[in-house]
Amino acid sequence: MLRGCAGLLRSWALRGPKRGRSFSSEVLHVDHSLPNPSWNEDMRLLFDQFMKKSEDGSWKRLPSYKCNPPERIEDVKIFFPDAKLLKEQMSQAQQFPRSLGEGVGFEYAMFHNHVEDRTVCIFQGGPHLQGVPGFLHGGAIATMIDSALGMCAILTGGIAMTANLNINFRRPIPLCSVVVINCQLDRVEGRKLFVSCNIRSMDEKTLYSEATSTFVKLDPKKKN
Ligand SMILES: CCCCCCCCCCCCCCCC(=O)SCCNC(=O)CCNC(=O)[C@H](O)C(C)(C)COP(=O)(O)OP(=O)(O)OC[C@H]1O[C@@H](n2cnc3c(N)ncnc32)[C@H](O)[C@@H]1OP(=O)(O)O
Repeated sequence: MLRGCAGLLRSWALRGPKRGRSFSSEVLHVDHSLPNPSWNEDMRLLFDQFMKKSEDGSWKRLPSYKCNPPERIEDVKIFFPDAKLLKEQMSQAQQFPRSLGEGVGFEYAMFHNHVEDRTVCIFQGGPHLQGVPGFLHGGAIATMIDSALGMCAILTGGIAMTANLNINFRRPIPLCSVVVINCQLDRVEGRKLFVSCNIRSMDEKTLYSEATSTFVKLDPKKKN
């Protein structure tokens, strides 16, 4: 069952949702993990490097959308039958890291290596993510870490949620700079997926943050 879910999620994550029928769903299904004018030179350079690595199929770029397609919402209902997934609310719901305007918030693209169970996220944190003046807010960093580790866990194990997340913030990340989040699946124990990551500068010389996390695969029998 969970393997099946992992397969479905993987195909959705790698190919994207079925094309929307209306104009508004077309807009919501714009793939935001492609370069846009707000991306700086470093971000484009890294993106091109990973696209090159993807040519032999070892790495795959993960498309990224503001909204989950209806089939994902149906998947979630299996685990949360009582959740208020009302049509009205869901039409306004957006993935948190994609909810800010172009260039001011989270600009990122993720690539996944299925053989090595690794996910890399290239991330440019915009001016609306400021914490201490000139630097990224710790909560914004945690958001990107959770998102990148989440993709790493979910693409390997199927639908799972963050149960635990430990972050060491080693150096402040300058606002509007580009960093690389390197995630890997460390081990699987039953329903638990242990993942970890580090955030480094483009030249890999600066270690900004390290994190470990446990994701727990949802159990459809539990009906949360
Ligand atoms: C829904 C997905 C849609 C997919 C669509 C795709 C969209 C693409 C998304 C991209 C990526 C997004 C990534 C963001 C991901 C979030 O942000 S998730 C939001 C934050 N997390 C939450 O809200 C989770 C809240 N917690 C819970 O719901 C429940 O505690 C959990 C995590 C589901 C676990 O509950 P449970 O299934 O009842 O687990 P339980 O039977 O108690 O324990 C199972 C095992 O896990 C261990 N465990 C449980 N809790 C913990 C803990 N806190 N620490 C360590 N171990 C623990 C237990 O000890 C146990 O171990 P064993 O005894 O088997 O050795």
